[in-house]
Formats: sequence, structure tokens, C-alpha cells
Amino acid sequence: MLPSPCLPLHRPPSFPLITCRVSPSVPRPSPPPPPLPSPPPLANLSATTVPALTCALQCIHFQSCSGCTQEFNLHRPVIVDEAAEFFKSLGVSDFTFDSSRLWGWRCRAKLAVRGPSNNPLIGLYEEGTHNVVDIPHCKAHHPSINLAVELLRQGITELNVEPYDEDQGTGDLRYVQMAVTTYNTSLPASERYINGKVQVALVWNSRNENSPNFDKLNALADYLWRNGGRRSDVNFIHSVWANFQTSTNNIIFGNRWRHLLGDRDFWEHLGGIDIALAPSSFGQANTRAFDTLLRKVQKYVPLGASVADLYAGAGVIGLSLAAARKCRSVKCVEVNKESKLSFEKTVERLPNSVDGSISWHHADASVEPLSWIMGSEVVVVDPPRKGLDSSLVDMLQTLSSLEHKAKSSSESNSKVKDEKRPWILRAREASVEIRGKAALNDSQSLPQTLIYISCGWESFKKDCKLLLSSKEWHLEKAHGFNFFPGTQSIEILAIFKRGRRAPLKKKKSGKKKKRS
Ligand SMILES: C[S@@+](CC[C@H](N)C(=O)[O-])C[C@H]1O[C@@H](n2cnc3c(N)ncnc32)[C@H](O)[C@@H]1O
Repeated sequence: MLPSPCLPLHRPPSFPLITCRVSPSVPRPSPPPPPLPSPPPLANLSATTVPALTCALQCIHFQSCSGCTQEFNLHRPVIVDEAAEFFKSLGVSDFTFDSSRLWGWRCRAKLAVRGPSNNPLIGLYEEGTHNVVDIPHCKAHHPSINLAVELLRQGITELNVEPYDEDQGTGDLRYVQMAVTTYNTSLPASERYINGKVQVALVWNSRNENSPNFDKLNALADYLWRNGGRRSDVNFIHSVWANFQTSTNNIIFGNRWRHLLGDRDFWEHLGGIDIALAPSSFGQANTRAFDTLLRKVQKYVPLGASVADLYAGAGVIGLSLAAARKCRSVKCVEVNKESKLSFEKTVERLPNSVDGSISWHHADASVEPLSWIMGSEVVVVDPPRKGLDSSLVDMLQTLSSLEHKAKSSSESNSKVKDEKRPWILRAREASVEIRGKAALNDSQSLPQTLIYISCGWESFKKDCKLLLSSKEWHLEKAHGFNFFPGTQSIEILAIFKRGRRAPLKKKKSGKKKKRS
């Protein structure tokens, strides 16, 4: 039998929750945070009164690790002022910025594993290099991720697992993805976050389960499960998965996944619904801040609307809208086929009141983008950091003139027999169509609202200017969210409406006209 881990693994005390503005949906950890100066109100974007040190990162890895770039004023990334100015110049002067947890916010981390087995390095690359910096005390990680990293480190050493050597292409363990679920209904809501459990995905340097080093992978998974799983004292490992990757490029995951131990299903409660997320599907790193954003998005979608959710991942945004806004139809479009299963599981748990037409399509949103948004009143886009594909921007810029073309294109799409385009046929094969009581929306109408969610500020600015320059859209509202405290990045939620902005009504002077 293998010895138990040499270091005792205890759950560390929770980080204090300090925020610029605590969203009401964010559960407070227990015990309550120490008394600290109250943060400035959200909408006030003028100079902050919170001492910089109160919201300082205070992380011993700050100098060496590339993960964080802002050490002080975590509640207010430097980019917020620029964003407020940018939106003001476009006629939106009530930009808001919402902050939540400043430490322990990262619920999803992909870490490289390098170095010797008796002293493994588990962390991020040093800026501009492929040298891995060990970050056992990372302040951004959810505390359970740091615990799981520590346990993994012990397992690697005790079992003599060889970390990957990039130069030689040798070694076994290349990366690890750690994702935390904070959804445990057996605990009081206030204790769920801090007691989050980790889904560990080990990226193994072999083709599949038949490779000679598979026994070692199983031994490492057993070690994690025995010392951190359900029957251990600490119980912070949710499950262990394997991903097989032998390529020499920089892509972290290979195509083959295998569930090894623990619960197969991983649930989170976001935007008012239960969400399933497989390790192969995209998941937001800051789940609490994402929940705040989802609830804000709901406010901009009319009840009963039809929605196209492009760059949808497992359909979290679309499905939360389907439930909260009783959407007539929701169409999700995503290029990663691995997200389909998570979407299907989430749909199974949707409340019975959701009876609109719901579908998920494995397709590239940049190919024939018009076909995806036709018939929807609201289109949601949540692209990767590089922003929208140019074909999508082009289409959104010329929407009115495309109206006629849209009609004929939709007519030809509906003739399944005549369809020759392979990408459309493939998308149909891989799509999931769940028809509720409500009929599918076959209308030819085009969206009046565009909801743009962005994690890439520079690309957002570019896309935003292009959309506005066409006069096809105007900007109605803009919000920022502190998704990545300690970095220069924020998440943007921008609401565009078709056509020109209505001119501001002139204020009445208040003086009564004299009767003649
Ligand atoms: C920032 S993530 C957002 C995912 C989802 N909205 C969520 O919040 O969970 C961007 C997603 O776009 C997908 N994607 C990237 N390029 C795409 C394309 N051309 N067409 C469709 N999906 C794409 C990625 O696979 C990824 O899942």
C-alpha cells in the first residue's frame, strides 16, 4: 500500500471577500470576513477611496508568475477608466463596473507540469518563455485548486511519475486542468463556495489507454482519489479524468478523453439553472462573476424572445435565458463538438416551465452567419479573446441590405433534399434539437438587439467601432465585470440596438407659456 501524503492537506481559511460592489447573488464564505473599509459604490467611477493595500494581491509569486499583472487595487483594474471613457465617447455615460471576489476567484486553471519527478513544477509559463513557474500559493486560485495541486505534486513524487519534457518529447504528465464545482446542495449556501471540489483532468503523453504508461496514469488517479476523494478525510476531489495528447504543438488537449474516478457529471448553478460541464467543454474561470453577468444579461432580453447564442460553448448563456425569459426559441452555435453532451445534460435539468424550441449546433458561426441569426430577435455573441470573425462583423454591418438575401437563403436552407453545402449538412447531423410545446420560429425577421460579451478589450473596441460605423447599430448600454482580478482584463457586456439612437427629448423649460 502506498504511504499517505507526506504533507497534511487541510482546507485553508477562506479569503476575505472584499468587493467594489458585492452582487447580492454572491454567497459570503464562512466565517465572515474581517472588518475592512467599505468599498466605493459601483456606479461611481471617480477616484477610489479604498486604500490600495486593502485590495492588494499580496502573492509571493507575483514577480515570477505571468498570471497576474496588477498588484494593487484589485477591485479596480486599470482598464476600467479607459473603458468608461471609451463608452462615454460613444454616448453611453452610465457604464457600470461590478466587482466580486478578489482572491480565490479562479475556479478553472490549466497548469503545465514540468521538471523532475522528485521536484515537479506545476504552474504557468514565465512571461515569454516555456519555463514553468511553480505557484503553490497562488492567490487567484480557488483554495481547493491549490490543495489539489499539492496532492498531485506528492503523487508525482511518490509514484515517480515523469513530467513532460518539451525538448525531448518524453515524460508522462504534460498538463493538468483543475475545475471547481461549488454546487453542493447538502451544504448551506454560505459554505458551498469555500468547500468547492475539484475535477482533475490529467493530460497524458500517450495516444490512448493501450499505451504502456497507462498503468502509471491509473496509479496516479488512484492516489488522488484515495487521498482527496469521497472517502478521504479532506474530500475535495470531485473526479479524475484523463486526456490523451501526443502532439508536439502548443495545444493543451488531445481529442481523446476518459473518465477514470469519481462523479462523471459535474454541475454548477449559474444564471438560475443547473449547468453540466464536461472537462472538454469551455467553462468560465470566474464562475461567481459569470453568474452576476448572466443575471444582468437576462434584463436585456424580452420575455418570450427568440435568441441566437453564437460562440455558445455548452449553451450556458442561451439556456439560462431560455429559463429566465421563457424564450420562444434558443439556438446555440458552437464549433467544439465536445460541448454537445454538456448541453444535453443541462437541458435535461431545465425546469418544466421551459417549453420553447431549444437547439445546439456543432458549426462554425463564421460560415453563413446569417443563417444562424435569422428568425431571432436577440443575438448573443461571446467570442474568444480575438473577437468576432470578420464574416460575422460584415454580416452585422449590412443587416438591412441582407434582409432580402436572408429570405432566399433561408428558403434554400429549408429544402433539405437540395442542400449540398457540406458544412450545413454536418451542422445538421451534429445538432441537438429539443422541441418544446412552442413551435420553431421560422420567421424571416432579423435581430433588433445584439448582446456582445467580450473578454478581449482590444478586439471588442475594434468590433464595436466597426459595428457603429455602419450606422446599422447604436450602443445602448455597457457594463464591465471584474472577471480576472490581478490582471489588466475585464469582461464587457455591451448592448447594441438596431438603427439610430433616438434623439434625446428636450427638457421642458418649466416656464408656463403666457396665455395670449
Ligand atoms: C469565450 S467562450 C464562450 C462560451 C460560452 N458562451 C460560455 O460562456 O460558456 C468562446 C467559445 O466560442 C467557441 N468558438 C470559437 N470560434 C468559434 C466559431 N467560429 N464558431 C462557433 N464557436 C466558436 C469556442 O470553442 C468557445 O467555446
